Amino acid sequence: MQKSIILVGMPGAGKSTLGIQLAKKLALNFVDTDLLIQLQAGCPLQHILDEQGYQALRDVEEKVLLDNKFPGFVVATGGSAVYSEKGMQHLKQYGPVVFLDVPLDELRNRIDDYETRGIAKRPEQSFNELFEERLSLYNKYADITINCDSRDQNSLLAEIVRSAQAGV
Ligand SMILES: Nc1ncnc2c1ncn2[C@@H]1O[C@H](COP(=O)(O)OP(=O)(O)O)[C@@H](O)[C@H]1O
Ligand SMILES: O=C(O)C1=C[C@@H](OP(=O)(O)O)[C@@H](O)[C@H](O)C1
Ligand SMILES: [Mg+2]
Repeated sequence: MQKSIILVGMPGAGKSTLGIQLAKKLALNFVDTDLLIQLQAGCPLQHILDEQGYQALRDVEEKVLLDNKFPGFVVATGGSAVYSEKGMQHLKQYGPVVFLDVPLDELRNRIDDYETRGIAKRPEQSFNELFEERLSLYNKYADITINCDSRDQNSLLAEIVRSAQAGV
């Protein structure tokens, strides 16, 4: 089976942006699981949140992760994929999980659509609290952690390729 690379991290970490570049570099297929969720639900992510709440979004995300096969892909997951133990174990069989570790301040700079971006969080939960809660989950599933602090995209891509190929 052709190996894959699974990207995890906070919203704004660069999973979607770097994922497609990585796929081009490694001649792999690319999938953004957010798009699979939207196709499955027939509406944008924020719509699911507004109509049914954050748990419904996490549920459809788990279903999409489990219903699909990902051989030979760079997979850009959504930031909430790590809430599904089963989903993450399913993804892990295809290749290393790479955590894009971006500092909180940098994430804040990148995200200006916090309220409409479709983040699967409890309504009262602040972005800081979400960051704290998520960090342990990303670390739990990560085979490789990329420190993305003040790094340009080319050097990040090179490090991901190097680490994934070394099987670290
Ligand atoms: N390495 C990076 N350096 C600076 N900005 C970045 C980097 N990676 C992504 N971005 C920017 O951050 C925003 C969120 O990126 P995105 O790929 O959608 O993140 P994710 O899929 O992890 O939520 C985009 O505007 C993107 O251009
Ligand atoms: O972190 C989150 O709770 C989410 C992030 C979104 O993806 P990005 O991480 O690509 O922004 C999206 O998948 C999902 O609806 C929820
Ligand atoms: Mg994304």
